[in-house]
Amino acid sequence: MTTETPTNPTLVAGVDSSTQSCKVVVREADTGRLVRQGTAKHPEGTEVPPEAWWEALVAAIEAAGGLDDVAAISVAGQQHGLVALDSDGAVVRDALLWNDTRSARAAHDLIDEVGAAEYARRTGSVPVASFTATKLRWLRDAEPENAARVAAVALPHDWLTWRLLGYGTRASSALGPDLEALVTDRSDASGTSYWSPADEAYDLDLFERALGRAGREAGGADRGDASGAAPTGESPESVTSTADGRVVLPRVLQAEEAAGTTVAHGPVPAGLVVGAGAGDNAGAALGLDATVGDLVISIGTSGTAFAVTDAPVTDGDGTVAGFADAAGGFLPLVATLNAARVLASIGTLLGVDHDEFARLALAAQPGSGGLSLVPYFEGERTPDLPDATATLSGLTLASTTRENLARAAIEGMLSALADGAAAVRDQGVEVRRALLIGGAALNPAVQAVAAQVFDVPVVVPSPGEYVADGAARQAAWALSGTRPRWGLSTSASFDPEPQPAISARYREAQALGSLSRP
Ligand SMILES: Nc1ncnc2c1ncn2[C@@H]1O[C@H](COP(=O)(O)OP(=O)(O)O)[C@@H](O)[C@H]1O
Ligand SMILES: O=C(CO)[C@@H](O)[C@H](O)COP(=O)(O)O
Repeated sequence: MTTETPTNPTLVAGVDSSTQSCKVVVREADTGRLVRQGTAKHPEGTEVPPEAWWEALVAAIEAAGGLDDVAAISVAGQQHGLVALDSDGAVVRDALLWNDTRSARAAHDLIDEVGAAEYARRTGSVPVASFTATKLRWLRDAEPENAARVAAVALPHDWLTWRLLGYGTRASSALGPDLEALVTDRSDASGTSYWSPADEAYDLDLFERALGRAGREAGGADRGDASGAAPTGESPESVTSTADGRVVLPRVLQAEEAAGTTVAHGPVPAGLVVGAGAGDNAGAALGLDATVGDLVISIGTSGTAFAVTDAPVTDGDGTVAGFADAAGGFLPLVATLNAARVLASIGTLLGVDHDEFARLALAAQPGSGGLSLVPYFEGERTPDLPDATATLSGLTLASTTRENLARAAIEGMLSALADGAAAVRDQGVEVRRALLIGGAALNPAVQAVAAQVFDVPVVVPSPGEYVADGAARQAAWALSGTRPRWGLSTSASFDPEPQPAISARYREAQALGSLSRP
């Protein structure tokens, strides 16, 4: 018997609106077959006008051949960023991204007031400058006029989901500024520091402590106005949702719940089912079909080490963030601020492309001849050193070669992630293999060194956009009510080849760097 591909298979789209770019994949809902894809760049910087994400999404949709034949879409996106909206649905100021460290002081203030252990107990995590609550506190203290205008607070993926549905500013959208239609999902909500993964509920006391204004969940029974919330394809009268003065927080959807259906606007056709969306790391876990025993190492703008678990994880020390995942479980995660861009920066210094960078690094010996790079180019989040700078040590006439420098960059970046992986394990999380994803995972030298710093087999999934794929899986799930199981193909795997010299040198270099910090 032969199996024939249906002539008009149902298609779903997934979006990864990440720090550096927007990626769109279109896949068959039943099989997961990749049909087409597109990407567009995001602006540089840690403070970005959200409209730039919308423009990149439109460009990436067009590059992916449009959505006219697509039945459902979901957006996964960079976590934590603060998108503050006024009562007209316009952004109050440019969004502050997860890697903007200006709220480091605010994070310490909040911890002093609430207590680290109490934050971990109530939200699963101890806030650092990345988390949304600290950006709200910074806004309250540094820009009180802007803080007073805030009518709703969304995350990057929430805002894009809302715009896809047709909401937004009067000038540019179909439905007007209905803040009650804002939705998020449990994975991204868990990165705010005012939502509890264990209780599946906002902690409104912590929200109010951060912004100095009371909040409430959108569309709830106690909303401040009287209009309906779900989009129907018809344009309702605009509502501002601020009748009671409380700040609207997106309604938190479960993984398989739909946010609504679209009205026609721009490249978006009418009647497209829009899924809940997710934080990008939770999206990747879904895209990989990660299960208990998998440790995902993602090397994009951020470096992350995370696992999926059935029970919430709470690390009172704050090293591991106890996030929720996008499939009803949990996602203990460690994030670093310095990952793929460390390699890009050293590659630029050496005047080489990715391929030549890999060739240089592979020509050096483990331990980089004694050269060590502690890569805190943008400060660091784990460990919590927002003002730190990078340290290059072990320079001698013999060790100072292009090969050693390329390898030291990879060893330093991966050593920081190996520390993160160890912290996840210290929470009792079982790890049987590491799955290497993200832009820099394509690099053969990164893959080879990964086998020397992680003490479990390293598996490299086939090159792909796993965050966008997770969003596409979620869209298919929202459409059919069943979680798709599309499988995972891999392109390489490495047995562990421990090289203790790498971590020993890294420790020494970290200690040297801390001596030079005030
Ligand atoms: N072969 C490679 N070697 C090293 N870095 C790479 C390679 N290919 C892409 N990158 C880097 O990966 C990054 C983009 O990865 P990605 O996972 O898309 O990041 P993000 O999701 O944060 O936008 C860029 O910084 C780029 O320089
Ligand atoms: O802050 C975190 C995780 O807590 C980052 O992982 C961001 O979600 C950004 O992701 P990338 O753009 O690097 O994929």
